Amino acid sequence: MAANNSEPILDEGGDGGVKHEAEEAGAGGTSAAAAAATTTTQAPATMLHRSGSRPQLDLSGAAIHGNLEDRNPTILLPNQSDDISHLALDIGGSLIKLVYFSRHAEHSNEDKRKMSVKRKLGMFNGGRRSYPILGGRLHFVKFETGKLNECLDFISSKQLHRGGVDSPSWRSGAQPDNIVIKATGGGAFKYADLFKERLGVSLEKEDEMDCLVAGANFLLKSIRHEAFTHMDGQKEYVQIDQNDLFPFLLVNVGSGVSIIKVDGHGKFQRVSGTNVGGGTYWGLGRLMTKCKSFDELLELSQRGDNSTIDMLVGDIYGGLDYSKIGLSASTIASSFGKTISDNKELSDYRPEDISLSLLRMISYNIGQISYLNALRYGLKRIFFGGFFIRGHAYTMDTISFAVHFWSKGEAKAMFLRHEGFLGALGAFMSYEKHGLDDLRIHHLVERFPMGAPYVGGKIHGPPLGDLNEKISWMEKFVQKGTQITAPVPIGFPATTGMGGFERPTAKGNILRSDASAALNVGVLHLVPTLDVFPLLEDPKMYEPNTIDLDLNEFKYWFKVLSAHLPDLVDKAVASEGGTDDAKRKGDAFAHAFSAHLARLMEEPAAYGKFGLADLLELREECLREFQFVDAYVSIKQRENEASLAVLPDLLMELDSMNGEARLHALIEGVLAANIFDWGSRACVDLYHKGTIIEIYRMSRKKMQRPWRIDDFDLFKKRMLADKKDQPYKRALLFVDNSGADVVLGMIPLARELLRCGTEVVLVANSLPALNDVTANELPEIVAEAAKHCGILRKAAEAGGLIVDAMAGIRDDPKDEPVSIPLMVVENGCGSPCIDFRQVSSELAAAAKDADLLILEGMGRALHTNLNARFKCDTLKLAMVKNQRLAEKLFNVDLVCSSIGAPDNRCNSMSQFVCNRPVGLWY
Ligand SMILES: CC(C)(COP(=O)(O)O)[C@@H](O)C(=O)NCCC(=O)O
Ligand SMILES: [Mn+2]
Repeated sequence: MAANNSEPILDEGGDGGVKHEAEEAGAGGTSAAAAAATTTTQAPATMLHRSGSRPQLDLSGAAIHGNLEDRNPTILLPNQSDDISHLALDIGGSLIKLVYFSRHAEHSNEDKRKMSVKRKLGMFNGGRRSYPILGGRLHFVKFETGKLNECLDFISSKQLHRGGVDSPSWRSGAQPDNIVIKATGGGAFKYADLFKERLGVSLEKEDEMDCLVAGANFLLKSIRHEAFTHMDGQKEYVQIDQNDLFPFLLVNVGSGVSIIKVDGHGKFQRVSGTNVGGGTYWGLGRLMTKCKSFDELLELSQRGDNSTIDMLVGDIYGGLDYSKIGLSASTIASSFGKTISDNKELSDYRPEDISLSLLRMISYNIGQISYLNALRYGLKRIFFGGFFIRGHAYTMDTISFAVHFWSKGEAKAMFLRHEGFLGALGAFMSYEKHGLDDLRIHHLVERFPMGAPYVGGKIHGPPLGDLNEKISWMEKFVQKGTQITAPVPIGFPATTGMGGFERPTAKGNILRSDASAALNVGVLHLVPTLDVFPLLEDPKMYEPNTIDLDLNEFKYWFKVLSAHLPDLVDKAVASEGGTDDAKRKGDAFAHAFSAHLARLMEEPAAYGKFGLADLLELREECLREFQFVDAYVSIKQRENEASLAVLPDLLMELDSMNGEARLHALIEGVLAANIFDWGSRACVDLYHKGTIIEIYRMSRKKMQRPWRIDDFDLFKKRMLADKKDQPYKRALLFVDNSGADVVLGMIPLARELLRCGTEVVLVANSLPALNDVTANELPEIVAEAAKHCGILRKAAEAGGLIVDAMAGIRDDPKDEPVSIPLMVVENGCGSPCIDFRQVSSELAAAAKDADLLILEGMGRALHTNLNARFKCDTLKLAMVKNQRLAEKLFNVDLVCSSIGAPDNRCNSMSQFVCNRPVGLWY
């Protein structure tokens, strides 16, 4: 689908392959801007400066905001205008790249709840300014340089040059007179006057090479799986060890090529270059094929066969390989060599073949020169960027082949997802004290907003404002019938002519067109409150997803999620009162989410390394984007009430058992109650066949051991071995679904642990996801449950939970309990799964003294974390309610209607990973 720039196009979303009308100045030795001197601007004397380039702290009128007793209260600076200049530009010959920052909205209620938990955990340190960086979002946007006015309109309508429409300076109506914006690229010189005239801002020029390197360093340091290899059409994302990043070679392929040896932050040297680059391909290509644009030329190459033009080894050796020196018959012996003997005119050759020959000649040459430079400095890693690459499969494959071939597999060519934004990011980094330097991988979450699949590979047009505008854009889009279409298979040339491999192949043996193979770049959310879970055994080796979401796997999930969509939309619309407006939003959500699915079906790697956890989270994020706060709210309430009503009977039954029988019944109960999962088709079908309690009872009956993975005996040993001592000091219980799952499953288990003297931390989602219970909902549920149980009541009162639930969040930090037997903390997620590389700081703090983890539910214990190893004992409990997973993990077929066990082994699992040698424990 081609981007329609006459339509308003979203202000968020991605990048990837882009349409270029003309060449763009790279840093490749061709750009005068590369030598630009940096200028500094004098700021007015009333301001305190951290950087000469932007106005800094204006302390006039400062006042403490919030609780005066806080150790680090937030200080409000009403006249502070340091929100401005969170924008940087890279203005090239064909494209303008923008990187801008927008703040997260603040939720004061939620902050209060968090403060209360932080106090309990002894980690309270005040408001947001205690973090080195502000939470917010980094947006990546492109415009054609030829449509500079659109770009200026975009900046102006969003007031980006003044910190955005939500910034204090904009709201106060103040007119800062010395706004300075960092910019790099030739256009920073060429268009400086226009920026001054239209926006009243001065462009401060930053050196292109500095920016490129700073941008690349930031990406490689802070973004997980930013780099990828591309061999034989297969992308493979690479995790670079941050401690082993330098030195590397950065090859920027613009009009010309710059080869830069990077030794550290701000430490680099341009060691070489070549004048045969993107400009050469486009220039020669234009002369020889009459193509009107770079992309048209590139597109032609997709259908080319270079063996009609290039002289191959086989042409010289009568169809044979020259195997003695490792050259296959299809290796290019001489680019364009065949044309010398053919007695033909230019017009006798197919433009497609010419384009491919040119592309191969230039890409191969760049790969080879880069490798020689890597060899010269003993470097193994070469990162390629610049406008010439733009996610084009043939280009990347050819460069990779050259590097691989000449280095005999020793050196690796790698490409960067954000490669189009290196310069703009670098310019953004050049603002001092923006805080980006302090960011670590776990602080960044990339999200793909609704526009990503539509404009993800395209250039952005004018911005969209509020949700209504987004929806009307979506409606217009759908009306036009311009649905995302599946990629059209494209024929590949008979030979690549490069030797080593005959045909570069992409997924499905097809090298995709530029647009569909291009990678989408999302919005980077900077969340300084996220932490790595401290109990991960080896964070570097940790991979949350249990099964790779490859094309086959994705096809399965595509069907499952598409089938689930109508029901989800109904629930979402009902949760917002079923109004016409809600219906409209529901419709738009369905289209947006379907578009994401279609995009990923087209190119599973389009959003980077994407696992099932990301896919399930994408659905939740998409709902939130259309303002569906909690689609399952009424179902959750109904099920909570029904379950709380039968809880006293269950507790009585449990109390009548001996310790061993009770523990068995408790674990069985958790597994049985995990059936209440509104994300599973099979379960939802079941709900029409009985009441909650009937289903719960039926489920319990089917729970007989042995379970699919059954480590119960080991867990029992741990729990019952020494009745005098507490078996565990602190247990973190990662709860899953609302209703029976938490009330009849996890709360009774928590109660048992409390009975043993174990501190219990209930860990729940920060944001709703399907029918999962959230950290905000849990105190009230626990308080209700505590009405029927002394153990729970005592613990909940001591932990302040009952106070929290009944009287709102406590503000008074003084009467803090010394030991907190029962707490609720949020996990930092809004997904049915959990990625332990990025959890809330409260959870990380609560984990410090924990020696038992209990993960419950498919999302947290099966789809993710089944193979995760932790530093302490871990119990993973889940009912397997998903056909695919049952097949993949246990090689069994689920009889979905009964969630039964066709071969008499129950489809539940209780995995106990014990991290202390048994001998030492006793
Ligand atoms: C989304 C879920 C992981 C939630 O499961 P839970 O963690 O609640 O046990 C699960 O419902 C699921 O895998 N659903 C896939 C759709 C289906 O099986 O129909
Ligand atoms: Mn769930």
